[in-house]
Amino acid sequence: MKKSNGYLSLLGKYLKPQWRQVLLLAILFFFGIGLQLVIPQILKFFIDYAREGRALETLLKAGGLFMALSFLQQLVEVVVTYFSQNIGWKSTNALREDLVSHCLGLNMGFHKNHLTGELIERIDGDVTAMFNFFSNLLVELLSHIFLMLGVLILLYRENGYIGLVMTFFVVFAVFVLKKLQRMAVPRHIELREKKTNYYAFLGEALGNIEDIRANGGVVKINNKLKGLFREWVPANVKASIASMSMYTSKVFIFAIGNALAFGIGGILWSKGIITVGTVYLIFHYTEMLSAPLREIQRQLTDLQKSGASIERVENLLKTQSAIVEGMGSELPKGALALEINKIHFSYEDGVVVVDDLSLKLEAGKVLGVLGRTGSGKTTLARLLTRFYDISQGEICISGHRINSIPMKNLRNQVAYVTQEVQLFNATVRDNLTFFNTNITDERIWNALDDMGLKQWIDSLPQGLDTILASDGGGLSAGEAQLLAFVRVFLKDPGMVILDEASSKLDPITENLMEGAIDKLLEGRTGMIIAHRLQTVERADEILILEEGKMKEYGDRVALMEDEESQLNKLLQTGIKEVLA
Ligand SMILES: Nc1ncnc2c1ncn2[C@@H]1O[C@H](COP(=O)(O)OP(=O)(O)OP(=O)(O)O)[C@@H](O)[C@H]1O
Repeated sequence: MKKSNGYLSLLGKYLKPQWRQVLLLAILFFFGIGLQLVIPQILKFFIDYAREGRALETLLKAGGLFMALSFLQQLVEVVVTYFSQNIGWKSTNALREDLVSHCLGLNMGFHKNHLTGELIERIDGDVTAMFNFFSNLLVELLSHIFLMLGVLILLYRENGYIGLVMTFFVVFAVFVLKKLQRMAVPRHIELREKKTNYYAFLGEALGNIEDIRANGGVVKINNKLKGLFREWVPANVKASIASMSMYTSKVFIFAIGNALAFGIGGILWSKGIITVGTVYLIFHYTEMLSAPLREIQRQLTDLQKSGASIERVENLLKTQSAIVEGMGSELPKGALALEINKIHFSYEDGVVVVDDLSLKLEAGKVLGVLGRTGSGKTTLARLLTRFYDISQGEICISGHRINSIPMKNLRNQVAYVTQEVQLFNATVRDNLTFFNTNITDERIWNALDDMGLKQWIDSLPQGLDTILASDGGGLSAGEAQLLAFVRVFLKDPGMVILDEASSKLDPITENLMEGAIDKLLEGRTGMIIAHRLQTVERADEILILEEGKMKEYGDRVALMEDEESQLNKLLQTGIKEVLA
């Protein structure tokens, strides 16, 4: 009951916007059924009239009507296909869109625990498996039940005895088909699971191809894929055998139906109880019974098969982000002050990554963050953008507690440029605007000009139209960051967090970077995870982290002048040697 409520609410949600088309589809379905029931009656009339040697004109009229209605029936089928495809595509695409935005909104912890390939299977594979469910399942199921009842009623009308026999036949067929379905469906569900596992792992492997090759993992990955494929093959064989047995059993059952129709029709005709036309009618209607029986069974099988997909999709939609939406007021425009008060954070229970950290940064100031690898610098950046929530303490931005700020506003006002910028396999323009077509080229060029990057973009083969590969395609990590700076600049946030590329920059990129960072930080608060001396020198304050704890924190100039300071020692040893 609970399950079917879930199915119905899903159907309701995605079919409601198209209710006119659904209604039209239902009307067409029932009209089609009416035609299917009427057409054999014309043939019966035709046969009996012909045998009785009645007027040719009447027979011609009956023949003409038969042809016209048969043509109309085919036409209705075409229109029904058009509408059901339309409804199916529209609803599944809307569901895909919802799933994508839902997944993108889920916290990083969720994404860490779910393979990309698995999510793709959910968003595409499972939703595709639900196509029939949305396109016409309910309407088709109901209309075929009505068709079956209609045929039985008409058979009773012709002869009570034949009606009764055929009713028993239908009950027997439903019983057998149900048994077969119970046997076949679990095999199909198992097959889908094996497929999902295979594609989930394949997606992961293709996504990490560089690391896999660099670490000599190709053979191991291939072996794992072969293992998954080996599980897939027997599942496929079992599902195919089940489908085949269902098919042959159905042919056998319907042969029994035909034999019954012929047998009873023949007996009744030889006793003079019914006409030849009626024998034809009985045979034709019995043939017609097989179609709704087959269709009802196909739809129920499909429902059962897509049931697993529906449940998985429902569960995904029900998954709540561990990061709760902020319900307070939005951040003001302009540079934002930052206050961190005794914060703690762990990715996993018991492993403290940020430990009792406090600091204060005035609006418009720049904080340089230093620390060895694994000291918690990136984690701090993630906490300031709420990719994760702190477990204790308080982070306030411009006086607002971070978890009270509406998420969209926070992400717009606090921009984060990661060390490894993700680029799309798209034009430079789309990479800069995140496919937002409302941002004009003029605005982009102005931003590029402001940041001193106009010439650089001009020097790319097709300027803004240059297609980039998703792995950066020829751009260095530093150049990819330059693009990310423009993305941020176009957003105009009040605080910029920058995790500098740790790889060595060539002098030209380094120059461009310096100019662009200057422009980016103008009138904004900055936090830069520093890997270069120039960056340290542009900071007003310095925070040195060690194993998630504050090792040193204070005014940069004062720390540089203090010979005993960590910063001083660090700079003497050489920032690259210590922090790279
Ligand atoms: N998603 C994660 N899940 C679990 N542990 C993580 C995760 N990300 C980082 N860590 C762990 O948290 C600690 C701090 O990592 P973090 O990336 O913040 O350090 P970092 O100072 O930025 O290092 P780097 O300079 O190498 O980027 C490390 O021990 C790291 O292994």
